[in-house]
Amino acid sequence: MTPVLSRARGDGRPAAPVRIVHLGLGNFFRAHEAWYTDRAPDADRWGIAAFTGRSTAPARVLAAQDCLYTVLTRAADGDTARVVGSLSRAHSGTDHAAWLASLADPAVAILSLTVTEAAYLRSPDGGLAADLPEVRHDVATLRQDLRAPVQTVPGRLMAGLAARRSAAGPGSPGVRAGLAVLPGDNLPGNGGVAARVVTELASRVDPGLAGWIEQHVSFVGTVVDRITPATTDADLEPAAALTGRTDRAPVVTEPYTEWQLCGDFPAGHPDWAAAGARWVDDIAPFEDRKLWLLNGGHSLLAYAGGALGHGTVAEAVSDARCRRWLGQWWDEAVRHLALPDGDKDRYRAALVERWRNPRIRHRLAQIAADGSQKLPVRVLPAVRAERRAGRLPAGGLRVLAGWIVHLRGRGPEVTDVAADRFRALAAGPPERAVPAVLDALDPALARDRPVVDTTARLCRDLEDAAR
Ligand SMILES: NC(=O)c1ccc[n+]([C@@H]2O[C@H](COP(=O)([O-])OP(=O)(O)OC[C@H]3O[C@@H](n4cnc5c(N)ncnc54)[C@H](O)[C@@H]3O)[C@@H](O)[C@H]2O)c1
Ligand SMILES: O=P(O)(O)OC[C@@H](O)[C@@H](O)[C@H](O)[C@H](O)CO
Repeated sequence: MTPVLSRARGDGRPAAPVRIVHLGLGNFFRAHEAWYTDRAPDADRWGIAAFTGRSTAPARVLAAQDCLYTVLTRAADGDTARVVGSLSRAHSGTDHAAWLASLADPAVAILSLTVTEAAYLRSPDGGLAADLPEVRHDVATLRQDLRAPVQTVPGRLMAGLAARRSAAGPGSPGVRAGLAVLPGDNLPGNGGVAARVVTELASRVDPGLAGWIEQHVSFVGTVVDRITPATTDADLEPAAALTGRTDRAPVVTEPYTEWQLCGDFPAGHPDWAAAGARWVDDIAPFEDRKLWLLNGGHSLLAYAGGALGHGTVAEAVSDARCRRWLGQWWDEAVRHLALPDGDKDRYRAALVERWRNPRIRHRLAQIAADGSQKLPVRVLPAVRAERRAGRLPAGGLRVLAGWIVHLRGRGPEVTDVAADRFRALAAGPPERAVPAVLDALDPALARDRPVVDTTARLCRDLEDAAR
C-alpha cells in the first residue's frame, strides 16, 4: 500500500516555527499563500498555523499526514506535483483557545485569512453589519469576556488581536505587538475592508482596543489570482501516482498565478517576491482588472452559461454565445481600467486560455454562490462608469440579467447569504422582478429606465435561450 505523506519519511520540509496564523483552511489558501510560502527562499523560518472556519475535518485530515499535502498543478497537457510543507499546524476553528494562544505568540508576524467575501459581514455602506444576530451575539459575548468563543470572522479577528494586546501589555514588556493582517479574498480594498469591520466591532466592545489596533496592526491589501476548484475524489489517484504517497487532501490548481500586495508588515514577511509575488504602490488597477475581467467574467459564465445548461467554466467558454457575451462585457469594462492596453489585451487572452483548460473542472455552481456579495464589486463599478459616459452597457447588464434568471431557477441551485430576500424580489414577471432586484443592488439603476428595460429584455432572451 502507498505510504501516507510523512515528514519523518522525508516528505516536504521539516515543520518551520509558526510565524503566520491563517483563518480559512480552504483550497485556495493551500494553492496560493501556503504554496508561495513553501517556495520562498526563507521558508524554513516561516511556518503557518492554519485554522478551519467551522468544520473540524480538514484539520483532522491534514494533521494525520503531518500537515503535508500535494499541490497538483494541472496544465492542459498534464499534471505536476509539489508536496507543500509550509503548514506547521492545522487546527479546528472550534479550538478557540489555540486561536488566542497562537495570536498571543510574539513570534507570529502575520494573521492571514481566506474566508469568502460573505464572511466579512459588511452592511451596504461597507461597514460592519452590526444588526446581524451573529454580530450582536459576538458584541454581547466579547463585552462579557474577550476570551469567550465567538461566531463571526470579525469577532475571531478581534478576539485574536485582544489576546495579542494582553500578551504585549505592560506586564510583558519584551513581547512584540506589531502584526500584519493579510486578507486573500476577492474584494476590492480587502485590507481596508478587514480593517473597517474589525475596528468597528472593537469600538462597540472595547474602544481602547480599537485605538490599540490602529497603532499596532497594519492591514495589507492584496490581489490574488489562481483558479483553484474544489478537490474531488478523482484527484487523489493522480496525486499518489506522481508523489508515490497517499494524500487524502490534495489541491488541484492551474499553472497561472499572480499575487500583488500593498502595505506594511511591521514584523516582517517571507520572501514571497522571490517566489513570484509582487509589491505595488497602487493596487487599485490590479484589483479592477482581476475583479472585473476574471471574476466578473466568471459570474457571467456562471449565470448566463449556467442558464444555457453548462456545468463548468471550460464548457461555457467553449460556447460561441458565451464567448461573444464575454467579449462584449470585457470591451465595456476595459475602458475604465487604468492599465496599458497591452496589459489588458494580454490578460484577456490569458483568461480565455486559462478557462479553456479542459482538465480544470471549475464548477459554475461554486462560482455562482453569493452573487449578492460579488456582483456589486465585480460588475456594478464598470456598469456605472459606462452610464456616466452616456453608454448603455449591454455586456454588464447581461451579467445582472443572468443573475436574475439564476435567482428565478435557471442553472445552478441558488446558494447565497441573502438567498431568501433576492429570490423573493426576482419572482414574478421580469417587468416587476428586474427593477426590484436592481433597486436592492443600487437604487440609481432601478430609476434608470433604459437600464431596467435592457436588463428585462436580456432576462427574457436568456430565459428563451434556456428553454
Ligand atoms: N478558489 C479560487 O479559485 C479562489 C481564487 C482567488 C481567491 N479566492 C478566495 O478564497 C476564498 C475561499 O475559496 P476556496 O476555494 O478556498 O474555498 P473553500 O470552500 O475551499 O474554502 C473556504 C474557506 O472559507 C472558510 N469560511 C467560509 N465561511 C467562513 C466563516 N463564516 N467563518 C470562517 N471561515 C469561513 C471555510 O471554512 C474554508 O476554510 C474565496 O471565497 C475567494 O474569496 C478563491
Ligand atoms: O471564489 P469566489 O467565489 O470569490 O469566485 C469564484 C471564482 O471566480 C474565483 O474563485 C476565481 O477562480 C479566482 O478568483 C481566480 O483567481
